[in-house]
Amino acid sequence: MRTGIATVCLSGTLEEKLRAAAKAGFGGVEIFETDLVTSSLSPEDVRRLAADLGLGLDLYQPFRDFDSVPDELYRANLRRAEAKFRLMGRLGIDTILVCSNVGTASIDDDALRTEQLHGLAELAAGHGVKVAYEALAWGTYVNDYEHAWRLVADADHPNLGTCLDTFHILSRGWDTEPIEKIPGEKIFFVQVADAPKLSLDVLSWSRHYRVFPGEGQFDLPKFLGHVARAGYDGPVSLEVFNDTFRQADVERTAVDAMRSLIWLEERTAQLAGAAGEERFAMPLRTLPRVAPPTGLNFAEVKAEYPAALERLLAQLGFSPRGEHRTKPVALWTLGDARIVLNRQGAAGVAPGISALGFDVENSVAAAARAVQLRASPVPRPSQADEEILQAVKAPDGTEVFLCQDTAWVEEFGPGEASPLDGASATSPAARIDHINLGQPWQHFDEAVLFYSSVLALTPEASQDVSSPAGLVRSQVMQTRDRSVRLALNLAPWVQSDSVRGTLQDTFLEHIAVEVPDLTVYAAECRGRGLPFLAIPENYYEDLEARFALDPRLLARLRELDLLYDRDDKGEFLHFYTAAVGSVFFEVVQRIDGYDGFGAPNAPVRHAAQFAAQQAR
Ligand SMILES: O=C(O)c1ccc(O)c(O)c1
Ligand SMILES: [Mg+2]
Repeated sequence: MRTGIATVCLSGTLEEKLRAAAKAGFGGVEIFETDLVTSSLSPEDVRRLAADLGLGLDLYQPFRDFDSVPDELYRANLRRAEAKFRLMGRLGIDTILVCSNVGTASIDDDALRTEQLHGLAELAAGHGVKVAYEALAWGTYVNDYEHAWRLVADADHPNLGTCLDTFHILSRGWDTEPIEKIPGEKIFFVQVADAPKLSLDVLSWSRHYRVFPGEGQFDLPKFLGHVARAGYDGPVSLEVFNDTFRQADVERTAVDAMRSLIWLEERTAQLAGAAGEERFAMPLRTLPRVAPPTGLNFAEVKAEYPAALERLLAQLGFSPRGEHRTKPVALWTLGDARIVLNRQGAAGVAPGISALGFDVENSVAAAARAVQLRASPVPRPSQADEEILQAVKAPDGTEVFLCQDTAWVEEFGPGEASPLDGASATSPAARIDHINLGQPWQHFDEAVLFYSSVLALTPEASQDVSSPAGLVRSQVMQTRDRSVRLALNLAPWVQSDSVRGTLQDTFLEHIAVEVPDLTVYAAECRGRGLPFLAIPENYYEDLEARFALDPRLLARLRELDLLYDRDDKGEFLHFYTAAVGSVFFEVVQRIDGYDGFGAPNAPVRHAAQFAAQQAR
């Protein structure tokens, strides 16, 4: 599949955009008029630069408000078009994109449109240019791709074809099946964008909220399957208008963009392959296929001074399992919950989650897939007799380990005999229930695509949670069987990967452990002096009002600072610890298959943590 990206997707100057697109491996670019007009590079410079970078210049765009106009305006439009055709000759670009007219002064007459498009194509032919006509979702009279195609078919000129853009098609809910009836050679260009489903006018939705494929809610693999079956074999080009991408680091955005197309290509191939179809004119590459992970193997916290964390872990009933044989790293366990405390390269580092291990069927295949999806491998020097662990970096810098087993545990020890070993009936069944990570705002969508494409986690609908410091977007990513649950939080005050905080000084992340009997366990923890996050009394009054709870249970919740929730399946009990550095722990009990994360309690948690931070 030939890949492309519109310059409008990226931040920076035209030169920076071209360099970033080439570096990320794109086959070609669409040049947006504004990027050229505002550039100090001459058209010849742009052409030379693209050739040096091995980048095709696939499309010049947009040409607006051409069709359906009175005669005088039509003549002026042709004059302007001719100037652009000459410019395209200098750039070496052979296709121009013409959008359906969005002006109010246009005329609703298909015969006139056909005639004018034919005239434009005839003029273009003299310059060796092809015209791709695209229905904008908010076009005054032409806003449906089938309508645009009918006009192109009626105009019947070899230099006139259509451009299909997923946003305009899927935002309006048009049926994509009829794409297959358009002859492949009359589809001159294909633009792809994903988007979250929003109740917003289509223009604003399109100009601000498009995201790369796999980061929104459109069914793009189905769309591309239709395009492949139609016989199209040209560029599949990203056209994503997005406020964040326009100001984020250009090279990272280009890599994120490339990952989205690799993912889309694979998904389309899988979907088409599953239907047992023949090969298409457009070749579709696949990747090593991996099953979703089957568990959270470990969580790692990095800290220069781990004493406060060790105290917290001991109060939670974790046992120290000793130091690593060769590295300044320690292991603590509670049942199957494994926490690694890493002091390596931790000078000046306050405690924070630094790595996660996921249980996978085949770590070599999973790592190969990740690298093909442009994830950076984590170099880990290891000794000859140590387990070789495969790891890649997530967008926020968290190291993601792909683990096939827990043989690495043997590299730690000997474990100190913990006074708590065997002291609790609840500990043997403990496991990591979920991990909650804060994400810098510039990389949130990228993180969603990373975890879904690399790790096969499924994104759920995102929710906004109120906090005294701002609104926190919460996005759950999980496996269907819930053996892996990850929650990503976007907090506006997480400034960047390393510089954090304004209103609230640290964005907190957490590791949640599941135990079988939370009230017994919490009382044990209290006995060991565990600092619980204090929950305000108002919360318990509200609980009483919402759920007719047994008064004894309610008293117990109050006494132990426990929180409660219920869904249509079961009940949820949980509590939070005080934070150490940027990390804290949550302990949960899921009763009768409760499936959520206690979302109604999240604002209470944020407010209590905010109060605790202010009090320090
Ligand atoms: O928002 C626009 O104007 C616009 C322009 C060109 C396109 O290809 C498009 O999809 C949207
Ligand atoms: Mg478009």
